Amino acid sequence: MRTRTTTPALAARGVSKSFGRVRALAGVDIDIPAGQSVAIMGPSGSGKSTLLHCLAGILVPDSGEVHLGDVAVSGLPDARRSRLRREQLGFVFQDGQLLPELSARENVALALLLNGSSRGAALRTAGEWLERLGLSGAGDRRPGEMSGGQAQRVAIARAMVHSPAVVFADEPTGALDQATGHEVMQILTTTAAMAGTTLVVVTHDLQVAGWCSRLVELRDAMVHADRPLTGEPR
Ligand SMILES: Nc1ncnc2c1ncn2[C@@H]1O[C@H](COP(=O)(O)OP(=O)(O)OP(=O)(O)O)[C@@H](O)[C@H]1O
Repeated sequence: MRTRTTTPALAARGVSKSFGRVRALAGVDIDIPAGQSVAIMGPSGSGKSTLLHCLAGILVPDSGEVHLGDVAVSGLPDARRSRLRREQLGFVFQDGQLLPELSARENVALALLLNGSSRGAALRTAGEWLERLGLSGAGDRRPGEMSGGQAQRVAIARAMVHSPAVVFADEPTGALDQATGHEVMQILTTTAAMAGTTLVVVTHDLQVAGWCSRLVELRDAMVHADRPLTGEPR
């Protein structure tokens, strides 16, 4: 695994985004140093998902800029943003979003295949990641044959396997019981920390946020509070 020394990994500068007459983000500024884990919280509708999508280059802000390292992501054409997402970003969603017809190993390998790896090398590296995340015996199983916690560990392996600069996790524990959710957050935060990967987690749960080292609270489309956390769950 590689360690990064350059900063900042990710920055939003004056990011605003509206959907029709709804102002989802109204001038958000965030600077995230490389390797930091940040939880984004806030009431429903406060703009968390919109911010995550703008930071990840899925949505383009109406005004303001998003920078990934020294690249102004928000100014790139669609195809360049897609490529940047594929090569430099990883995603973990609430329900895993693994492909049901592929094995765990194939699901993880896909991220490497899409970036040009050979099938053999991709499957080998995928197997190593599954082993690292305690799933060495589950590589041939399909997502439907695994528990929710196991499937999220596969999703974490898939998000990390191509050594992305940033991993975005949108309610990664939302479909899990509390104990499994904690286990998944522990794995996600320690794996990201070991790889030097920046982590952005959207959550409704303060205990989940407690695994991160910083908490950004949104309210009414703006940053309401921004404070360090200990990086240990409460
Ligand atoms: N594609 C869209 N079309 C129209 N309105 C949207 C769209 N996406 C988000 N919104 C609106 O923008 C505001 C912010 O939504 P967003 O999903 O970012 O909030 P959130 O904090 O993630 O909410 P939740 O916690 O409920 O997921 C809300 O009023 C929402 O209804």
